Amino acid sequence: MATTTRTLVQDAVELHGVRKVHGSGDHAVTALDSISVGFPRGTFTAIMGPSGSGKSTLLQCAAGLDHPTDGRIVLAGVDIGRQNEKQRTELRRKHIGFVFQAFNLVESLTAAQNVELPSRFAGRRAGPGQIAEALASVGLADRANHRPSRLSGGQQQRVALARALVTRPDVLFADEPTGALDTVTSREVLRMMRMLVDQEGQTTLMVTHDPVAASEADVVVFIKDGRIAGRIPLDKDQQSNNAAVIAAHMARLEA
Ligand SMILES: Nc1ncnc2c1ncn2[C@@H]1O[C@H](COP(=O)(O)OP(=O)(O)OP(=O)(O)O)[C@@H](O)[C@H]1O
Repeated sequence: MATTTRTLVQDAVELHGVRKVHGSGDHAVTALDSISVGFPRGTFTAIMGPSGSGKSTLLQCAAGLDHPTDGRIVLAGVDIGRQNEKQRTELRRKHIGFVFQAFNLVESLTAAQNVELPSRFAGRRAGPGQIAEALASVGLADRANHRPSRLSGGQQQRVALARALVTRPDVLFADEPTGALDTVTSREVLRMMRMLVDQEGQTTLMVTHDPVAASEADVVVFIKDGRIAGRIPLDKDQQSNNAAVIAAHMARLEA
């Protein structure tokens, strides 16, 4: 009999009994301890948990950037454990976008050239129309020819978002995307991510320490000691209260 549940089968990303052990012997650390969770298409999920709880490891494994020790990961309907390295690279290029805390933009290139870069590596160079569309989708249509040094931190992270989205990935993974930004520019980036979910149906998984950032999501999944430690669906009408509810849950996990 199949062990997968019906709810997991149609999700954009599914983790089935995923375990990840970093290192070996006396230095072995279990970062993920038999996690099963699904992330539905077109939804925005925030992943939170105490420091060292396994959030980044979960994101890296779900995106196919790291290999689980045990368990199965299904990304865009493909069981990535059954793929060879070449197929996996191709799957990542086609189906995922990643943004990090550091914007990782190339200083000597314009915003448009930075957005074009990943598609060049993928051998499917994005055309001017696609690049303009990606920049427009993050509200930067008029900044295409600016170099990163002439953009604010929030604008630079939005260029990084456009770069992650130019290949129209099934899933956008974001690891602390607002970690290097002040409150105002964080909000600017988060609103943009929210809009991409609402208007484009962009499935998004975001790791964050910030309850206010997490309150933009549809649901918050909590992790502690490599295990799922709660799930809070968020009511958009209660936005101002959501951050407080999330912070209270985090405080209980950290106690
Ligand atoms: N490459 C690695 N080698 C050994 N241990 C690792 C490695 N990467 C992560 N770990 C360990 O795995 C556990 C989970 O780490 P992870 O970075 O996933 O947690 P996190 O919740 O993202 O932490 P933080 O919030 O502090 O960034 C931690 O105990 C960490 O020290």
